[in-house]
Amino acid sequence: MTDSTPDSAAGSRDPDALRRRAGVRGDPDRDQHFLVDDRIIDRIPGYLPPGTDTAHILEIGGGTGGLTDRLLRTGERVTAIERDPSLAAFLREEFSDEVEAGRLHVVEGDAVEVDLPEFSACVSNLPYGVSSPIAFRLLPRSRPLVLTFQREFAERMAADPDTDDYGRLSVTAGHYADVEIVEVIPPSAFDPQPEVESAVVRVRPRDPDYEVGDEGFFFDFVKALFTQRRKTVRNGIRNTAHISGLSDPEAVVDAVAAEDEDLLRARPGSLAPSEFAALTTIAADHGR
Ligand SMILES: C[S@@+](CC[C@H](N)C(=O)[O-])C[C@H]1O[C@@H](n2cnc3c(N)ncnc32)[C@H](O)[C@@H]1O
Repeated sequence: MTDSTPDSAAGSRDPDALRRRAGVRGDPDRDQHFLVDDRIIDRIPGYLPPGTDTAHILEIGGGTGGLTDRLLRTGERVTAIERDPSLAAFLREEFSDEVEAGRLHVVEGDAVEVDLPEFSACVSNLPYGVSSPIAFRLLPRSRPLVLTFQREFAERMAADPDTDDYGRLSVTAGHYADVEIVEVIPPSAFDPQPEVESAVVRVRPRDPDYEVGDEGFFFDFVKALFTQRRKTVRNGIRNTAHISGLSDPEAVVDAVAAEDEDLLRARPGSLAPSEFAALTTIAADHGR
């Protein structure tokens, strides 16, 4: 196999050849860890939920294009956002046929800041330093997502109540979607290798099975209570008004006591999202 004929029998581009052609080593300080295990790259688009609309797939952090190549085989159109100008230029050149055909659009910019296009699904091996802000830009769009994160972040995102990993991230991500880990990736699948394991997460959007009037307040209230995760909800409400924005936390404690004393004795780590929602409704009615 030479650099000018880098394709596998199946026709997909070889990630090592892509990296050689791009002429980059990957800089961990710029969140550059390129996936070099073809079997994993081949599998990733297949984690999209069955029936996903693949008319326009968004990829954040195109890098040297290994995943971009597979996404172009999966979807009709791909937009790849890449912050590194030399990689954005490489992607445009490497995939010039697809760019010319209007199937690939490369956006050079910071995915935390650039306007995101309308997309039907997103598949990305995310830059880990900005996983959280990017995930919370994508989640409200209500589209299927297949995202690779640091494993620890993925576990916190997908965690259930009463587990060590359950927290603010689990409740806020779970507000938008069902989140599950579909594959753990070892550091050896990347070059340069990250220090920790990674995990691929499948996100299926759906409406929550509870109602919260004011989403912003719901998120602030959940954040506030998890800053006191070892305290009871009663003490959490009292101690975190500066975070939740409650003007009368004592009135909220009284109102919750009148409805469900058990909720006040619980710790945040054992409350289901629907219980946070119930607390939020009472708090909004009595303490703001
Ligand atoms: C973990 S690498 C993944 C590269 C490629 N998709 C792969 O799977 O091999 C993340 C990529 O995101 C780019 N990147 C880092 N920060 C970014 C940001 N804020 N916005 C857009 N791209 C970013 C890096 O230059 C790098 O190419």
